[in-house]
Amino acid sequence: MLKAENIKKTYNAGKKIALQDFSIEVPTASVYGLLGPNGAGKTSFIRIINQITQADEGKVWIDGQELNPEHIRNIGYMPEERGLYKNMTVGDQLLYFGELKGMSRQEALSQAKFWFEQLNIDQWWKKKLSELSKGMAQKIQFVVTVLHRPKLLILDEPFSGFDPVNANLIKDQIIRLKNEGTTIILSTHRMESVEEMCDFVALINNSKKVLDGKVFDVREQFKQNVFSVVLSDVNSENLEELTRKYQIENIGTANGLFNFELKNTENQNILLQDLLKTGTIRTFNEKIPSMNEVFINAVQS
Ligand SMILES: Nc1ncnc2c1ncn2[C@@H]1O[C@H](COP(=O)(O)OP(=O)(O)OP(=O)(O)O)[C@@H](O)[C@H]1O
Repeated sequence: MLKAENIKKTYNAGKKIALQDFSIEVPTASVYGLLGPNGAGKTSFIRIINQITQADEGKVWIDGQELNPEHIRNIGYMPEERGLYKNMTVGDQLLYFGELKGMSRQEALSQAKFWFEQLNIDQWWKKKLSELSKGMAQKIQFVVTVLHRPKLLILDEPFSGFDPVNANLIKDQIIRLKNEGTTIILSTHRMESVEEMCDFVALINNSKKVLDGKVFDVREQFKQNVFSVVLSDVNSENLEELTRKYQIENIGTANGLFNFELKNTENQNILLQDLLKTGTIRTFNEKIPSMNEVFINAVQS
């Protein structure tokens, strides 16, 4: 749905490079995580898509068409710095932003009504923004972003400020929108949200893409041949031998079970034979690194 090719973005007359040689492809109806440490270049890219700023080099296409002002109507952008009017009522605000995105008043009203029901906020229509808490205002910002039914939704830290119940409510709505065909770019530092929601990710570090792909494939790439094992009926002599042969860590015992992590240096069948000699295998799993571990690894290497 969105394709970016060889994007370069600099500031300060070319002295500060924010993005270089940055290319990604975001499939239709997917959640695409844009990850990277502070200052990596994520917001610069998002601002290019939103046409708030321009790339120095490279191109962006949406549905095969080079990015142009017409696309703005089909994009919903929720920036990290939320931008609502404090003294306007929630209702007026929604109608105003809806009309800005080209909706008729009637359309904006009916969409707003739909979202107010979805998010259980029916009673807020006449409240001023200044009367709402941070999380409540955040819900309104979300409705403003999705009101015009954008085909491309760009969410920058959408869960900050939400309690866990409301975070889940918004998460469910994002997934529902994806299932209905919306393409979503999610920029976040919360790796557990990435694991739960993203189909694909790209990780930017120091202005360059350092990895991208399906979340599971990316996690697989970083696995280190570490297995998590639980044994019972352990033979202590053979356990000593196992300890000599393999690097074993995080050992624990409980209820007659012996659990540990083991770095495999053999092929898997030999490892299994060695474990069978040591005890009864209760569980045996290869450890797939979390996105948090992938992030730290990729950024520090
Ligand atoms: N308007 C600007 N003028 C000069 N430098 C800028 C400007 N905007 C961003 N930068 C610089 O470009 C780099 C990338 O910034 P960007 O905001 O894209 O990072 P980010 O990945 O979104 O970071 P964060 O996770 O902290 O939001 C940073 O070094 C930043 O200081």
